[in-house]
Amino acid sequence: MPPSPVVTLSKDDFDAVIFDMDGVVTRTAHVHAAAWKKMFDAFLEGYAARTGSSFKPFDVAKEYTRYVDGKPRLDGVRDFLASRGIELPEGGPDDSPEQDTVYGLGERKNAFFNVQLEKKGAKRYDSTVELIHKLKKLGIKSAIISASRNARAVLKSAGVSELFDTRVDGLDAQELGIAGKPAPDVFLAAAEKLGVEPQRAVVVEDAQSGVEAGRAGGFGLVIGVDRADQADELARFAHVVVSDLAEVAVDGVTDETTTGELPSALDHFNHIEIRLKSKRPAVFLDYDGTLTPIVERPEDARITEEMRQTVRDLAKLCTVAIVSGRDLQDVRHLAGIEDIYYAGSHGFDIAGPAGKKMEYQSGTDYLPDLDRAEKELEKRLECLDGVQVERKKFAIAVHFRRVAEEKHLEVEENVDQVLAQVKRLRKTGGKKIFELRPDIDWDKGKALDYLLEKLDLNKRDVLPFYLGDDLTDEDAMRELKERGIGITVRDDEDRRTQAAYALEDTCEVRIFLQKLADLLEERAQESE
Ligand SMILES: O=P(O)(O)OC[C@H]1O[C@H](O[C@H]2O[C@H](CO)[C@@H](O)[C@H](O)[C@H]2O)[C@H](O)[C@@H](O)[C@@H]1O
Repeated sequence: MPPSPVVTLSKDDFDAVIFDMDGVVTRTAHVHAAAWKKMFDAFLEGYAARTGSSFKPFDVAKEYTRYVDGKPRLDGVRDFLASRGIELPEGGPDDSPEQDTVYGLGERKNAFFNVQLEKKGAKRYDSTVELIHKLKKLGIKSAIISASRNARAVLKSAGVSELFDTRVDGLDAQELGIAGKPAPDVFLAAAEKLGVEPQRAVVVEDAQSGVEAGRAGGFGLVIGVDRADQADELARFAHVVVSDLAEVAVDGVTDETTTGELPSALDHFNHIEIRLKSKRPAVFLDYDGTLTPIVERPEDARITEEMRQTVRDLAKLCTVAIVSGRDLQDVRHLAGIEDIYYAGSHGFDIAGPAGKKMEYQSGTDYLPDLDRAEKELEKRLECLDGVQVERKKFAIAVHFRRVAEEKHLEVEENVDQVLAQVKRLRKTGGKKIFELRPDIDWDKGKALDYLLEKLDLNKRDVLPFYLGDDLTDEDAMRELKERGIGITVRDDEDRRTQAAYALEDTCEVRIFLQKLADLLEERAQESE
């Protein structure tokens, strides 16, 4: 469930939102903090030895947020040194990182930061990216600002360079000769570049100096994002403080997008690669419409040898499971891939490699209801041309793909009547299909969650993927919204989805899986 909104942005009130970068859009605050600490500690230790004073290390929790965070690099050096009563020569832009001058210490911090950025890569806050997409839908512009002169490299590393209408970073500020935060100049420069009045713009900031700058600039709304347990300090200047931008709603835009609007998982594979940088994937695959094209008759949905081999290759490199609406035995037989996990009957029936049964949400109590419904459906629907009743262990599918269009309603009425007779089942839909399954709160999403737990994959260093094409796959996409990547396989119908990316067809699914396998293979070779 998304958190309840703390604030709602509306087109009536605002024309633009200006986002600070570090800590709001990108997760680099900790990389900066670590680089500052490494630099200051080395300097302070040497300074203590030279002056005979005692060495007191840089306190990230207190001193980073108070003196350094959000400010231009040199101001950070100056303000911190002043807080300790240390005076250093100013130096100049040509100073080397080894020199104990304000410029030299700034260069040293920068060198540490770049090493870390190269090593770890910047990450982005998905909730912020989602908010920007929602603002775009409403025609509200966005800008990114940063005091950092490395901002362009950070944005690129996090895969968000193209997201904003404009940018004012440390290099721009230098060129424009404008002051850093807490002066409002960078925000005002961004508003001017966007062509909006400050009163009609929102500032989003996680640094104390940043909310102060937003307020000083006369911006219509200043949102403080509390990432460092400093809500009270931020609230001194911010109109509102949130803990994450998932708490900011956009008037008239829901959380869901449609399948047609989604970016391609292949075109954006570099973004996915970035998210996988320090994680390993676990891949969950739907069968019909994802691994095989949709065909007239369910029994003809055969996986190609090429697809089978790709899934096998991937399964050698990471955990792979097929999560299907089909009967467990049926989907295992059709897929014909050993050594992977299978969840059949929409997750009611789960088995590990070599058919090893796993615990699952039991539908066994409902078997008599399903038997009864099956008989009733067969009896009622036998005269309707083209209907196919497919019994799975824990569900019954009524296919009407081959039924004349004008008879579809009659099929549904019969299914509804059977449902009325056998009360402990519920009806769900899919592609030219009605299904009856046990009326239990269990679906592909719950099965996915269960598998993640059971296989010890519910961890920070695991990035789960779910690929599916149908409505029933949306339960799994929803489950991964905050902790993984949902990829929908498009068809002719544009419908709402919880997925983050799309693929056009099963051919693209195979290419995507192959790319993933290649990436993992490369990584494995690199680490040898
Ligand atoms: O979760 P899935 O693996 O995608 O299974 C969903 C249903 O797939 C099958 O039906 C669908 O595919 C058939 C073959 O392409 C097609 O003829 C039918 O119209 C589709 O609905 C399967 O037969 C069902 O049991 C699954 O529930």
